[in-house]
Amino acid sequence: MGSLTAPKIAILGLGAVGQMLLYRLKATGAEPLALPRYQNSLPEQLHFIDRCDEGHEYAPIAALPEQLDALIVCTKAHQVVEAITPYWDSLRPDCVIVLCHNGLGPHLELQPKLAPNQSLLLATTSRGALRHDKYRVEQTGTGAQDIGLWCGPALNPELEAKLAQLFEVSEFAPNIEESVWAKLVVNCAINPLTAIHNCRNGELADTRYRETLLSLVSEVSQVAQMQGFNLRFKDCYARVLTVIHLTAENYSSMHQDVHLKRGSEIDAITGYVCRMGAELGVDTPVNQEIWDKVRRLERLGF
Ligand SMILES: NC(=O)C1=CN([C@@H]2O[C@H](COP(=O)(O)OP(=O)(O)OC[C@H]3O[C@@H](n4cnc5c(N)ncnc54)[C@H](OP(=O)(O)O)[C@@H]3O)[C@@H](O)[C@H]2O)C=CC1
Ligand SMILES: CC(C)(CO)C(=O)C(=O)O
Repeated sequence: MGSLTAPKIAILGLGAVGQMLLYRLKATGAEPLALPRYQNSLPEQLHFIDRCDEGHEYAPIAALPEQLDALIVCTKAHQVVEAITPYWDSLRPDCVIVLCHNGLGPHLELQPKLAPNQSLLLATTSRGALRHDKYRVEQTGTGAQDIGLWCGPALNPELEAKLAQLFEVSEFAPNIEESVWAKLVVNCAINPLTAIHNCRNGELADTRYRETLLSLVSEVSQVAQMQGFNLRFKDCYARVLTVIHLTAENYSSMHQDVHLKRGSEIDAITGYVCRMGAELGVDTPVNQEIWDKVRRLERLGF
């Protein structure tokens, strides 16, 4: 990347989060570059509604994969590999890949495919984004965001600064995998229970869910600690209760996915923790039971 040219960053996966980030790219003065799902499938106009209820119309620009310095993938976890595959051979071998989804797993699938000097970053967002229409997205909530290097060489300072600006963080997270696990604990506790009990997040504050929540959080924090992440049970449980309280009126993304009969991210959330637990010798019986229940729900519906 020449130091006189601004980094070229594109979004793949133009859903709720992808469109929110694409608008943010534009707001930071960068080109709103996107990779289309199918050839010539980018819309002429996108509509973004910000936190002040103000609407913004803008035109996305089709990116040329071979010119990109960074590609941010904003699909659901189980869609990442399929989405990036058609572009993989056209990307430059030093094009930075940023995965921005709930759950974990695709990073391990992509790692062996990376070129020797290619960096893989993870990012999280807790900002709510709602898709009113295919190309009309509203930012519905504020929340923490994080981005950091997971593997590969450090980024050049200009690109790192631009990505930090895009995710509105002062600097890259020093241990992004730990930050992702902190979010994973919350998703393991809230998402499947709201899908199984067909309820809003806030209902989980009822005492009848306490024991299950405690068990879920305890198992996930043990798997996290076994990997050396500093995620104490007490802090994790407190974070889960805070999110239940702050997002009381929300239907979780998993509730919506199961309800609308779309594939949910259960395999990348609860499933990932159970698989890691099995590898590390940590029992996760309650998460395993919950994983089975959600998979059954996906097949049979409510
Ligand atoms: N929405 C939110 O408030 C939040 C979401 N998240 C997480 O962010 C991630 C993205 O969520 P969200 O934006 O809501 O999900 P969406 O389903 O709205 O967006 C996913 C996008 O990926 C596209 N896509 C799927 N497969 C492919 C493919 N093969 N090639 C190209 N594009 C593809 C979909 O296309 P199409 O439009 O054609 O279906 C869709 O536009 C998830 O992990 C979610 O859990 C995290 C925090 C908040
Ligand atoms: C934080 C929470 C649980 C908010 O609903 C979420 O991330 C989701 O629904 O996926």
